[in-house]
Amino acid sequence: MNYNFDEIIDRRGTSCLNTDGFREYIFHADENMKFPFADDEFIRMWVADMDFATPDCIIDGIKKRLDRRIFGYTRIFGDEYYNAFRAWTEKMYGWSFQREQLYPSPGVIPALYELTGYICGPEDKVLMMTPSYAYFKYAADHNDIGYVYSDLVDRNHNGYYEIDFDDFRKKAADPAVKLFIFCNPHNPTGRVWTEEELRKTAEICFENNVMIISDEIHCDLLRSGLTHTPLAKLYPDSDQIITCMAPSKTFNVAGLQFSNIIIPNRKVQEMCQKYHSFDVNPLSLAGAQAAYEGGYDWMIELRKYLDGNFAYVKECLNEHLTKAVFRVPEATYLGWVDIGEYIDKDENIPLLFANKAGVLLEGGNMFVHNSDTYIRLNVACPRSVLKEGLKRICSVLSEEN
Ligand SMILES: Cc1ncc(COP(=O)(O)O)c(C/N=C2\CONC2=O)c1O
Repeated sequence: MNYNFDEIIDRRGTSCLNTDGFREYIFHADENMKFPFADDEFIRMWVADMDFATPDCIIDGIKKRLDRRIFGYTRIFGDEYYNAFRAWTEKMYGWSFQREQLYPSPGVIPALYELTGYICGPEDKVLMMTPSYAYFKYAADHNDIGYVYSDLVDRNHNGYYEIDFDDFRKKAADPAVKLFIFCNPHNPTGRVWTEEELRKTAEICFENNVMIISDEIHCDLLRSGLTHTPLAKLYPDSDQIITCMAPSKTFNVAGLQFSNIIIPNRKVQEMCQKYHSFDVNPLSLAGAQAAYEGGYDWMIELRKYLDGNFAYVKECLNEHLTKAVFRVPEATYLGWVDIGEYIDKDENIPLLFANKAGVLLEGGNMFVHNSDTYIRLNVACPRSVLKEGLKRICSVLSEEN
């Protein structure tokens, strides 16, 4: 079946962060912040949701629940949802988990905030790899505890990031480090960690009694032909690995606020029993179940479309921004580009592109550390929009030099 990923859908008037929240999120400004472009003239390549219609199977699943016409308090009762999600992880990853280990969360970020509080004490620290999705740091901030980062390294400066295991081992050995939030696959570098990298990372944490939250929210959106390995799959008897997955990135339903947290650790389970909210939105539950039961073919077609978008990015930068460093990411729909040869190190990158190109993107110091001269491009948009965004970006950087 063909899905129309080229369709441009008007998101204005839907109160979405992507169109209405950029002033506050990127620029920490209010609605009075002005730009040389009208809001609907911007090409939006920033927040990680997609400008593609959610698959019909999900919409139909939600409509079916709407037809029941009562939306009272709802939790995950019975095994219907568990069976749908477990069938997905078995089909996709050859991995499953016990029913009692599955906890719903309104989002992976709320889960990170909550779990960090359960696992860390006031004198403890959270470890992360940088550049990092900033909300990993915010999970520490939210709990008023410190954080430590280990910079990933792009040894050949070709866009292929690796873990600096000597540095990671040193950071994990800090007695205050009790939790490592692992981004697997990695946002923003796009790495899909190999089994060897996964095992080396996990065993350093095990040796230092560091609990691992493996944030695998991007695990379904790999380049065609690549395979994700859930970290917990490698350690079926370990209770030191909490796994976070969700339909939100895969099927563009982040607004449904529905995520899967798999917790094998008895102590953390007990904390959840005491403090966690198990209530879910009935429409979100219906949508998530429909996604896992019927969304596979759409996801495969989405992967192919994103492959094509990234091929275009590579071709465009090779031709027009020859000094930029970009490698097609192994996962996510987020391109990570070093434009250091075109800008000053202290440039406010998002402001430059908003004012000069009419493009909304994230970059610079928005990724905790190790990201100063980089931009992150969300390419999950119709190709015509991607082409216009890249044309504007290239023209601004060419003019600057
Ligand atoms: C690694 C990672 N974890 C968690 C989340 C959010 O989970 P949620 O609370 O929505 O379930 C994101 C979304 N990443 C975004 C969202 O906008 N820009 C980003 O890079 C993410 O990239």
